[in-house]
Amino acid sequence: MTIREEIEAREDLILSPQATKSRTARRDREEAPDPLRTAFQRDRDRIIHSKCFRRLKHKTQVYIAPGDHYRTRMTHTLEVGQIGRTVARALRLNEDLVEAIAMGHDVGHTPFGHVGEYALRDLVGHFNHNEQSLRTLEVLEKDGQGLNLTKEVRDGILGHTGAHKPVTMEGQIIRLADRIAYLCHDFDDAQRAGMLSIGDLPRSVREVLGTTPSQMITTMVMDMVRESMDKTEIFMSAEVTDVMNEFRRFMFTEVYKAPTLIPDRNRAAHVVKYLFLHYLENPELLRHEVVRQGGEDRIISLTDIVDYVAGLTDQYAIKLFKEIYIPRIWDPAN
Ligand SMILES: Nc1nc2c(ncn2[C@H]2C[C@H](O)[C@@H](COP(=O)(O)OP(=O)(O)OP(=O)(O)O)O2)c(=O)[nH]1
Repeated sequence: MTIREEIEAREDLILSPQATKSRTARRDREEAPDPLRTAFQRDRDRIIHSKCFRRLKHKTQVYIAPGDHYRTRMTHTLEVGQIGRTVARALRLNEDLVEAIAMGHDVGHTPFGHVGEYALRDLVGHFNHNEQSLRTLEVLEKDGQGLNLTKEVRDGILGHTGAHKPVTMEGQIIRLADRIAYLCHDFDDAQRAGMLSIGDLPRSVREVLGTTPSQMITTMVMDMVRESMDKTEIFMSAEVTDVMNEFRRFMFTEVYKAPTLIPDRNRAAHVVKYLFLHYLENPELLRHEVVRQGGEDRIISLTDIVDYVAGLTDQYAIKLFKEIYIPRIWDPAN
């Protein structure tokens, strides 16, 4: 018996009947199993070692180019993983699956987060970061070979937001853990930025969730665990769900769509649109990317341009913008 088989046998003993067992996981392209790690551990490791995962460090969560104590997409991802694992362990669900989904869920975010997502959507009509996360991992990574992840991990990544609800309990945990994480950490960052203080929170949020990010996470996590115990789906109580929705509406008005952040958001959208249009006019500039993906002679498509621009980090997008834009408007010889 291999160590992996022992771990799989342990899952049968320890995990709840509702848990997704790694033994049943399937990949589109069959692969020999690993001697040490289960399929979900392996997926998590593949994601952590991927290039798109490393780029999360340089992608905006809310604030563009903030100080070192503000969240980035990377720290957000780690916080979602932590919250998700706590819930999964409490409910005896598969922590490795939860962690793999968490690590991959946001790798498709554009530079400047949602601002870049909306800019690309304006230009091409359809663009969602959850679909791009899946595409990045399954099609673009490893020079176009993709990571060949299990269908359970792919389902959780696609379903972490939007219309598709994940089929596994573990995927459903991430859908809520993502929201819990970003609301609490963005409130924390908003206090750090001097945009908000505790007294600004709606009274119901203070009364039901608490007043510190730590209390808020605890309340929502405890509620999720309590409501989902011995169930076949992940739930939160009606009361906590209502207050969480109120907290979310508050964060949208006071932070995400706050007038003070609009100039930065407009500049960021301009950079993304400018780069996209530049590559649309000069697609051959992306030949090296397409060659790396194994497409030597193929025509460079709109999708190639979207993939390239979506994959940029904030800083790299700004660098490209300066390299392209400044020579156009300023000739030092004159
Ligand atoms: N939705 C949204 N989020 C924004 C915007 N600007 C900044 N953010 C930040 C707030 C959160 O930290 C984060 C929410 O985006 P995520 O991709 O983490 O969550 P997602 O849209 O998947 O979650 P959701 O289903 O909307 O709760 O992005 C914005 O204009 N819209």
